[in-house]
Amino acid sequence: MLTVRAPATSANLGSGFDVFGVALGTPADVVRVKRAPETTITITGAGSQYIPEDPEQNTVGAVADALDAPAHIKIDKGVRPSSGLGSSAASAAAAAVALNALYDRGLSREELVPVAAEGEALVSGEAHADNVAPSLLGGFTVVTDDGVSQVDARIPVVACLPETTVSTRDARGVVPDTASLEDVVDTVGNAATLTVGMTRDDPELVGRGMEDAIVTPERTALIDGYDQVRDAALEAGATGVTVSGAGPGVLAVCHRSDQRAIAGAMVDAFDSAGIESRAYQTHIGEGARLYRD
Ligand SMILES: Nc1ncnc2c1ncn2[C@@H]1O[C@H](COP(=O)(O)OP(=O)(O)OP(=O)(O)O)[C@@H](O)[C@H]1O
Ligand SMILES: N[C@@H](CCO)C(=O)O
Repeated sequence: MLTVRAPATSANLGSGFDVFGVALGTPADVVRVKRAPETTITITGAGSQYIPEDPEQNTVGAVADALDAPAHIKIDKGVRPSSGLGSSAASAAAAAVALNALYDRGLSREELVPVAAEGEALVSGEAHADNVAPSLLGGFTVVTDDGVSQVDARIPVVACLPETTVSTRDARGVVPDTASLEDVVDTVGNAATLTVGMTRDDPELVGRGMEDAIVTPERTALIDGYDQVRDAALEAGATGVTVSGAGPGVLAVCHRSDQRAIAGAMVDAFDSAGIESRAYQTHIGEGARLYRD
């Protein structure tokens, strides 16, 4: 039996749609695997009642298929599905690391990125790797058609999850097909600023670089209370605020000393909009970790 803990992630960071991602210290999924003639899946934990145990419909089933590694797979969900914290990706990343070790496939973490992304193709229709890459590698990741770059950033964040859901498939449906050159130029500038900020562990640069006028405004319209939550977080000291992944989670970047006040302000603002929420006070953290029982 092998056990892997794989972290929640926040994709896009505003200016890096389908490219940027970060691993979070908490929450995380824990996946246990044992060799078997056929893949079976059991699920417990956060939102488990909404997740199919059929291997044909679960991201870990797609990973087991891709690695030709059938197993009894137990998933303990720490990352609630459809919340914007890469729930489906955390399970897929954990399964990729666990099954790679269980069957001695010898693939590196980088080589496991496209394998785990097969799970994302199953649930969202596209094999975007911006959640599985940070869950596998940790830190800040940049995913392109040519591969993955990674920086061991460590910056405080608050991830606030309302008790509502947005499916990634639906949120991809509102992404515009075109953008003006002016918006593209602004977004490239912001993405570059954010990347410099990650290399320097600088919350000011990262926060400023999260601004995006192309995809984010379309998505915030799907999140009740977003504008109030963003304003409240900025007022409490956040250096930048954006939609986490496809939403409805909201990610704030900050200095450590402001984290508690920002978490409280975001939960209060959702509450004023009549929506319960939970805030994780965490930081950009490490990737999936393997334990041999
Ligand atoms: N192992 C799994 N864990 C979580 N969700 C899964 C899993 N396998 C399949 N799913 C399905 O994937 C969907 C959730 O994925 P979705 O991409 O919408 O959310 P997310 O991964 O939490 O968010 P995001 O990608 O925006 O951060 C749900 O329909 C769920 O049933
Ligand atoms: N880049 C993806 C991440 C969510 O899974 C999106 O925003 O649709």
